[in-house]
Amino acid sequence: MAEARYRSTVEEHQRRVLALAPLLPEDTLALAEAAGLTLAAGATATLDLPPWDNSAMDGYAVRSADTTRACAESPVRLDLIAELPAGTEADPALAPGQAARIMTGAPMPTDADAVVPLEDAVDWDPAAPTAGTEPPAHVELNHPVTAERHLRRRGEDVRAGDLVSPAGRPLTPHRLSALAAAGIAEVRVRRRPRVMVVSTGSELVAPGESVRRGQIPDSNSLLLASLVAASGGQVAHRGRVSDDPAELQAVLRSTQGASDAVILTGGASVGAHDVARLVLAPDSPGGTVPSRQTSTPDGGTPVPEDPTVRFDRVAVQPGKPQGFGLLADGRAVWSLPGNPVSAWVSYLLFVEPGLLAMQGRDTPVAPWYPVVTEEGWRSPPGREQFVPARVVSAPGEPLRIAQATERGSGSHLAGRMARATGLARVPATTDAVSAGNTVLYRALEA
Ligand SMILES: Nc1nc2c(c(=O)[nH]1)N[C@H]1C(S)=C(S)[C@@H](COP(=O)(O)OP(=O)(O)OC[C@H]3O[C@@H](n4cnc5c(N)ncnc54)[C@H](O)[C@@H]3O)O[C@H]1N2
Ligand code: MOO
Repeated sequence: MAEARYRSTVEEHQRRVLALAPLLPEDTLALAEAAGLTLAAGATATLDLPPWDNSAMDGYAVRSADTTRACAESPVRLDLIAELPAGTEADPALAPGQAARIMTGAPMPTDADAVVPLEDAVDWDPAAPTAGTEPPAHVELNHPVTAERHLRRRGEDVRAGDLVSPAGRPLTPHRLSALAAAGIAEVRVRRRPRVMVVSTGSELVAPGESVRRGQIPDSNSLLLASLVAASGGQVAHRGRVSDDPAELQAVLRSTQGASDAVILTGGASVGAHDVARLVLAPDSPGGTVPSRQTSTPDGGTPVPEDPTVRFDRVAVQPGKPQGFGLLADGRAVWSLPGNPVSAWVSYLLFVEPGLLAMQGRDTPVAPWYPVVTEEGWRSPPGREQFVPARVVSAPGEPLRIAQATERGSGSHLAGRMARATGLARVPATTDAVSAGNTVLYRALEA
């Protein structure tokens, strides 16, 4: 539970987001169209995999019993009666003393029970090409091969009817490929969330435009739109509005029906022109702590979450002022602080889990892993701290990190953010990190 001056801890705020995030409708899509989406139903194999017994090596399909006596002094000579490239349907009968030349992935003759790699034959010449050659008439072996050697049995990977992936998993490249291999053509998935991203602030101009005193480039909308795409969302609108509430109201209205979620930055704090708060929750008290009401008086069943947009102080640095809830039209809306590092951290902590939950993702909250820090820094007691960090260990070494910005979380350090490879996470109970301490880390690039 958060200290009295904050409404919630990171975890509590995440829970509210997860509880309210509206689940998106399902679709049936061809595999190739489903990349990056989340399975809405388990995907079941339609084929045994491998679909038939086949060779794991380019070599010779043999009857292992024929090779039992093979030795250097007395090699065994087998007659090669067939050539079996991958794709062949042939299943040549092999009498004792007969074998077939076979390539990796070709179906095993029913009569063979082992494969001898090409390189293990007595006359193997590493300098001579195999590609394009006719099979020789015979092969000589000078050692025995055991049954099942270099053989891949039908169904040893997956059986028809097996669950290849349960609902809730994302269709990453390796998972899509597994489904394709198991004969699956179509999948049930959740639709991509259509997300609108709006930066608020009268000081903002387009990146690259000249800035007069008081103005800055709008970097947050690009940050958030890129993050939305990485979370499987589709950016339905990206723009910026001034601190005039009418402008934000108009853009919210115009995207109704064409978006499932809205992400705003700026104007989330207690300032006089904090437009997001003025438009979304005009009655929300300015940075005060509303009374907590998350369970019944007897401490039993939690009361349903209040879906209206609420502005809360979360015990986190950066990212303390957070607006979140559902608009009257049902869209989820996040109002993130305008400081660029705050917006980045806020997205990763609170928006990403929500957008993933809307897609039915089984693990919407990203994992963090322990790493050792190379240096110390101060951390605010009572708030969890997130610090842009960079890996300083060499590849192959246990991970060690340092601050990317040398000023802790420095929420305004929009330029130095470029030095980060990830974020470090320090518990609320810590007021200082020392060199050699273990902190948590989330890698955001290699
Ligand atoms: N009296 C108080 N003041 C502030 C508090 C507080 O509790 N009491 N909290 C501070 C914290 S913490 C944060 S974080 C910020 C959040 O403020 P807002 O969400 O209202 O954001 P703005 O005031 O609009 O902007 C903050 C900062 O970020 C720059 N910014 C805004 N949008 C963008 C953008 N799209 N691209 C790049 N940079 C942007 C803006 O120019 C400001 O410098 O409030 C503190 N104040
Ligand atoms: O919470 Mo603010 O986001 O520290 O900079």
